[in-house]
Amino acid sequence: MPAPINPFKKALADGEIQFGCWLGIPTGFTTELMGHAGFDWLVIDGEHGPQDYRATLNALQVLAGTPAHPVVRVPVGDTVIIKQMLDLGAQTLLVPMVESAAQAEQLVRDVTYPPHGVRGVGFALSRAAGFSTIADYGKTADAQICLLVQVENRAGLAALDEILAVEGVHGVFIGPSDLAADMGHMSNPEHPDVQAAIMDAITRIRAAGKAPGILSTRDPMTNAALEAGAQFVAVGADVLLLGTAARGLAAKWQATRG
Ligand SMILES: O=C(O)C(=O)C[C@H](O)[C@@H](O)CO
Repeated sequence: MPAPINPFKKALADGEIQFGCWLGIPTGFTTELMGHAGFDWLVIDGEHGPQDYRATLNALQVLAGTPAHPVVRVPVGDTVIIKQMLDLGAQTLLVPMVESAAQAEQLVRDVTYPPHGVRGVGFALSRAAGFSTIADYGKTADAQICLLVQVENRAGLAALDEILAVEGVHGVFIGPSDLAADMGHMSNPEHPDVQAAIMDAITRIRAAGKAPGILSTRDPMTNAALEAGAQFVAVGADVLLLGTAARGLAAKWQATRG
């Protein structure tokens, strides 16, 4: 019995567009709700969200019963953290702050079993291998791992062509917030210079045969990214959805008090 097929990786390889959403709320209840909302993929955000090891396990467990594909964003591209997340059952990883081909090459090794990589072999105990029910996991897991790296500063953009040349990187996500900040436009990812850099990067990523990704909560930027060739497109975040709706509702009725 082989490792489960990664439908998200296949969809990207087939050139399909996948719409996603960020998950910052570390509860299985809200994660399951989002899993049935209609998104193709959901980011379990362990970088800026309080999605720690156990919250990520819970998220993977509840999302297994939904149509949404879990994408685990690790806090940093660390060999040990990546090993742990893969053993939990993550098949798609999003790694922030990638700035060089050397970094990307190490990440490929981190998600690959020996002899071609350094992923620790412990699947006998792991959820990823169905607690030893997937007999051929060790021999078949690598092919189902989808490695997505984030390029989100000027150094990363300068190294983009070299990063794109790294075999085993399946997609490149452009981080608008961090890139805007690094370009001197904090909190203004829609600055024309930032937009130009983002759209150029998306075009180059697609031309290189990799999947471009973005997060955008504003339609003009989302549509521009799709036009440029973006494939995995996050269009919101649970925290923003809940917070915006809650604040709006409270303000509406508070206003009636005069
Ligand atoms: O730089 C970015 O933008 C991202 O990487 C996405 C953010 O981290 C996400 O948390 C929304 O702010």
